[in-house]
Amino acid sequence: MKHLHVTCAIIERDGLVLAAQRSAAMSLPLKWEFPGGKIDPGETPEECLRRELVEEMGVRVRVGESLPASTHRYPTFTVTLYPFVCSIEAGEIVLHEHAAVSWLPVGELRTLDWAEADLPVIESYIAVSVGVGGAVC
Ligand SMILES: Nc1nc2c([nH]c(=O)n2[C@@H]2O[C@H](COP(=O)(O)OP(=O)(O)OP(=O)(O)O)[C@@H](O)[C@H]2O)c(=O)[nH]1
Repeated sequence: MKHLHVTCAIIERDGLVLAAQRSAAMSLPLKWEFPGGKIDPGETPEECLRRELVEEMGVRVRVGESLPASTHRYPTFTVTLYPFVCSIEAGEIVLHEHAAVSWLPVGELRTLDWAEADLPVIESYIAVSVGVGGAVC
C-alpha cells in the first residue's frame, strides 16, 4: 500500500489557528486539514512546508516547533504527518486548492470534520498550546 510522508502547518495568528478545508475535487473531499503536502525527494520537511504554503495559499511561513509525527492507515493509503507550528512571515492568503479556511481558537479545533490522520495531531497541539488560546480541557 502507498505510504505518503506529508508535512502540515499549524499556523498561529493572534491566538487563533488556521484550518483548511479540502475541496470537493481532492482526495478526502471537504475534510479539514492543516495545509502542507508530500515531501519531495531531497527536501527537508521545513523546505517542503515553505514550498507548499506558497503553492497552496501564496504565503511565506516561518517554521517553528515540530510536534510528534502521526501515522494513519486509510483504506487505500497510509500517511505519516509531520506537523510544525508556524506563523505567516509574508503575504495574504489566496486559496489555490482548498475550498475554505477558518481561523479558530484552540478550544474549537475539535468541532471540525478533520481528516482522520489529523486527530492525534490536534490532541498533541492542544496539549502544548496552553497560552495560544487559553487552556483547553
Ligand atoms: N496537507 C495535508 N494532507 C493531509 C493531512 N491529513 C491527511 O490525511 N492528509 C493526506 O495526506 C495527503 C497529502 O498529500 P498532498 O496534499 O500533497 O496531496 P493531494 O492533496 O494533492 O492529494 P492527491 O495526491 O490525492 O492529489 C493527502 O492524501 C491528504 O489526504 C493534513 O493535515 N494536511
